[in-house]
Amino acid sequence: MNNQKLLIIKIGGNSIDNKFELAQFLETIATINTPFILVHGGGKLATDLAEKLNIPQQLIDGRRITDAETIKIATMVYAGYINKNIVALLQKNNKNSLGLSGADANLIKTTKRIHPTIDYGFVGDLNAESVNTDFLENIINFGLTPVVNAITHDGNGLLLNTNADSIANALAVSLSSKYEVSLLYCFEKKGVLLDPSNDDSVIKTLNHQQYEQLKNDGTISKGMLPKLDNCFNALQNGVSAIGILKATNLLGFLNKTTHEYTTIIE
Ligand SMILES: Nc1ncnc2c1ncn2[C@@H]1O[C@H](COP(=O)(O)OP(=O)(O)O)[C@@H](O)[C@H]1O
Ligand SMILES: CC(=O)N[C@@H](CCC(=O)OP(=O)(O)O)C(=O)O
Repeated sequence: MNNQKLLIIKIGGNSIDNKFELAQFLETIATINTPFILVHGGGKLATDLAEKLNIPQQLIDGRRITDAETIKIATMVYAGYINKNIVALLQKNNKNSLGLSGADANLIKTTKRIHPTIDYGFVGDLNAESVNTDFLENIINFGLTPVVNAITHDGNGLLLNTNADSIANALAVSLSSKYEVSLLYCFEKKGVLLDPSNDDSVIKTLNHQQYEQLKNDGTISKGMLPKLDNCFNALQNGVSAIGILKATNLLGFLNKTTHEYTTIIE
């Protein structure tokens, strides 16, 4: 590992769906001097669009069952509209950026998920060799900011939908061999909450034992489960620092003027 810093910043689907929050967030990150990679999903828009098209959606523990129609919608939404909209807004803020799916430049190769009881459909699982880190390093050295979406490929022509939190984790872990990486999960709440209905009940530091306890008693559920599984995995695999925070608090977090966020510890 060299000691050049790199931020992997993941923006959540509910924040993306809020036009003003997204614009403010992108204006903020455009001012960051440390190199960063932005990762996004867009699950909310994909669900809304699929339901308008009468394609019912099912998520199990925050992971989408992706049938043949849904992978088309996911690709159009994540690799199409959302990715290009984010890149255009970053350009507006003078941050030259490059939108990428996992198929572009063979950036992220995954394996179609095989599960003993659930057919997840066109969902891709990451592994240690998934990420083309040399390409990302070259782009960063070229002065471009990569904007990576949730669509990956299997190397045999199949597009696969991959949880964007897991992509952020895989990028963070694999790039830890080249950089000192911080992984930041930005979403619409102030952090991991002790009472999910109270946005001010932020848990300041969360360790694995507390996580297991809060998962078992139902305090932590839904999309927060893959997010935290990825956080603990990242921590055990070379990522230097991990934060979960409100997208609109990112500047305060980086300037250390906000203390309302969750730090993941062992
Ligand atoms: N204890 C908790 N603290 C915060 N959020 C929680 C908690 N338990 C469940 N959640 C849910 O997890 C969601 C975040 O997961 P997800 O929607 O996948 O995030 P993202 O917007 O980053 O994709 C929150 O919007 C919230 O509904
Ligand atoms: C397999 C799987 O669950 N893929 C996710 C990818 C998008 C995503 O992760 O979006 P958010 O960050 O907005 O949750 C999905 O389709 O919802």
